Amino acid sequence: MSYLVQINRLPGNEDIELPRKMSELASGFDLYAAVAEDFVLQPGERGLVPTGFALAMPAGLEAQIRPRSGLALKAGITCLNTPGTIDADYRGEIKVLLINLGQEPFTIKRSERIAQMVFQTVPAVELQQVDVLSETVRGSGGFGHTGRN
Ligand SMILES: O=c1ccn([C@H]2C[C@H](O)[C@@H](COP(=O)(O)OP(=O)(O)OP(=O)(O)O)O2)c(=O)[nH]1
Repeated sequence: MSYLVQINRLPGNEDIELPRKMSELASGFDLYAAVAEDFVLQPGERGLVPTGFALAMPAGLEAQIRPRSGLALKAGITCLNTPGTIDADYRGEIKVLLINLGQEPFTIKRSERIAQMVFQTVPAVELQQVDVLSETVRGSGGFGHTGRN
């Protein structure tokens, strides 16, 4: 399936690349940091990083903001709320909530690729309130009730 998603570069970000797939079949569009100046995340610190663009996607789509595995492996930089949820009706700037789980300060530079954005379909769901739920073998078992291995 193919979808058309509108993208709007926000003023002052003409030098920032729009989200881009780095290979033909990549799932994610890489996102570039639109920080005004270098931004240091100390170990354990979190920060909201602007991307310089906003979206309008059709109903039934969402975008997920996910970490880049290379940054996570090399520096412990990940998204605190992964996957971040971008709602189809959100028109504000897309931002990335990063956290430094590494042991060294990490500097985010303008134009650096900091995360990726994956589009997903969202089924239309209506909740129906009932007094009794249908039975299953699992029932209410969860949270490891089948054992560890
Ligand atoms: O990583 C993220 C997560 C969210 N958003 C934007 C788009 C999303 O549509 C909106 C609201 O996100 P969410 O529903 O996760 O936040 P909330 O804490 O429930 O806030 P709200 O009350 O504004 O919905 O914030 C981002 O830009 N980046």
